[in-house]
Amino acid sequence: MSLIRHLYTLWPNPVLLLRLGLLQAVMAILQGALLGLLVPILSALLRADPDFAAARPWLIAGALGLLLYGVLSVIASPVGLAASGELAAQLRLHLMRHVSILPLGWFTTERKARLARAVTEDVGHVAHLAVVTGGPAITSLLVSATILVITFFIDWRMGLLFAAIVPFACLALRHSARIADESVILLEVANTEIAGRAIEFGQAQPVLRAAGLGETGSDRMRAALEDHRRVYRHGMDRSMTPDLAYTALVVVGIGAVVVLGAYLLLEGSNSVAVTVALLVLAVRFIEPLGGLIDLNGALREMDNSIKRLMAVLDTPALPQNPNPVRQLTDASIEFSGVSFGYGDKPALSDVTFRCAPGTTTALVGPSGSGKTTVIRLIARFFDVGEGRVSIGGVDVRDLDQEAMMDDIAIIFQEVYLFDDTIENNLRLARPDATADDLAAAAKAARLDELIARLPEGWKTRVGEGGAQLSGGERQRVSIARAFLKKARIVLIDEASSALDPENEQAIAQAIVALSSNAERTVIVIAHRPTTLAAADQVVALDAGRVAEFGATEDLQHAGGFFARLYGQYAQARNWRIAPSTNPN
Ligand SMILES: Nc1ncnc2c1ncn2[C@@H]1O[C@H](COP(=O)(O)OP(=O)(O)OP(=O)(O)O)[C@@H](O)[C@H]1O
Repeated sequence: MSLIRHLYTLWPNPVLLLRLGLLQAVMAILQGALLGLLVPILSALLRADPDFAAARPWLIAGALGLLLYGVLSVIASPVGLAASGELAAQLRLHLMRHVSILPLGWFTTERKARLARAVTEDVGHVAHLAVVTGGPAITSLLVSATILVITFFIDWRMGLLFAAIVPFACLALRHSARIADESVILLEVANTEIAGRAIEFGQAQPVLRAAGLGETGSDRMRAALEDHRRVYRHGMDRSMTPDLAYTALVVVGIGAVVVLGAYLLLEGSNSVAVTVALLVLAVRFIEPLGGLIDLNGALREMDNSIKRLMAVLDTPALPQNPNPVRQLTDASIEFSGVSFGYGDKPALSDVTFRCAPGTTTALVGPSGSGKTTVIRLIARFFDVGEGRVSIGGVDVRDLDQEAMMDDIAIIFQEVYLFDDTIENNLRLARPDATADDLAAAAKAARLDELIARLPEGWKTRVGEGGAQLSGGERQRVSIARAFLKKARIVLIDEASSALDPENEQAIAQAIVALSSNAERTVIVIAHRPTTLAAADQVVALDAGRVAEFGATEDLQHAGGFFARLYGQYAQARNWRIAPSTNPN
């Protein structure tokens, strides 16, 4: 039941499913009723002087019923297929809409993998199984229910016996469901393990090959494969074993029907015709149970897929102010007593600083000090635990999300590009940009030099995720997007790793160019002295707290936390540059 309820809540427009369910229900009731016709037909025909006239109306009704059943069966198949496709499309749209309002902080690598699985495998499973498994499951239940009611009308004693079989049938079903559950769970665990090992196997290829294990793989991979094989065999063995509970039910159930039927016949309550009809009904009453047991595994799988989909759909979006502020008055950014943690783990404690509109602020601090978290809180990837983050004097929780993101550009260290042309990747920032706008943005981000070198220029495709470009080149595309978007606030996570000299210089200049615009407020997680030098002020973080905050020059000369850190950055940079300038 909960499965059916979940199915209906899952689809934003369940009419299709309802129509399909109704069609299946009508067919099942028709099937039961057609079997019920056996009683008057056999009663009229199975006698010493068969009465064809009495049988005729029932035979005609039976023929019409069969014709209707045939027509409904022909309709049901394409309706089912169309419904499956439509349901999958609806559900995917529903999922994507929901995901698009989830906080950006939700998108961890693990959750992205879960989302990919939900959108592809789980949606396909549920839509397909809702039709392929749901239909027969409804039919099986309703055929038995219809036969039970009809039997009561034919002979109440036999009706009672059929009813007495029901609880045992439920027990047999529960038993087989448990077995199916166990196999599905075991296989699921083995599948997850093998998927994880396969990814690891791919990532570890250089190491494995260096160790001469490229083909055979690691011990862990081999163990996972062996485990998967064993679990799979075990599951198959279990499902192949004749289900004793069902067999016992068939033997005892049909046996009891035969005994009672014979007794009622000999006692003179029922004719031979009625007894034969009751036996046929008994077989059709118990048979669907076997079908349901066969469907159990598929129903369990569907249930698991539904649970995974519900887990995504139940993830709450960040609360929205019903009357949000839609226009930023200015591009100032302010943290007032902000504390935030990932779960129980504090990441920022009582952080307070202000960036005036048009200024550039460098965020510095050791790894794990909370720099990225500051950027995430400004773009409302998460909501703060305490205090407030405001843009233009308005708490980000009261700002219209779309309007806010229109004014913010974020340049991450790892830039994702779509498998499209450079031009279209840039246009994402401003779809109506003219060729001149594009050229200006590319020039400012020093992307023009790269485009000039590419064989198809602006029309060059960048490959999946931008794989045809280097990390530094992708970051230049991202910077060009920020220029094109004319965002008043730019948040940058400068690459911390070494880049080749060309990209290094181009990106440094582009960041300085972004900062030099008096209209733009820039916050940059700075790793390079040039970027630090371009900043008006510095927020130095240490273990989630503001260790120092002030004008860059002042802090540089103050000889405190930032001055020491600055020295380390400069040293690290020299150390990185040294090998490339070393003639040896
Ligand atoms: N998604 C997350 N889930 C749980 N903890 C996180 C998450 N992101 C960051 N943290 C933790 O929060 C703290 C601050 O991390 P943050 O990434 O903001 O630091 P950072 O200064 O940017 O570090 P780095 O320079 O290494 O990128 C760290 O202890 C980190 O382990």
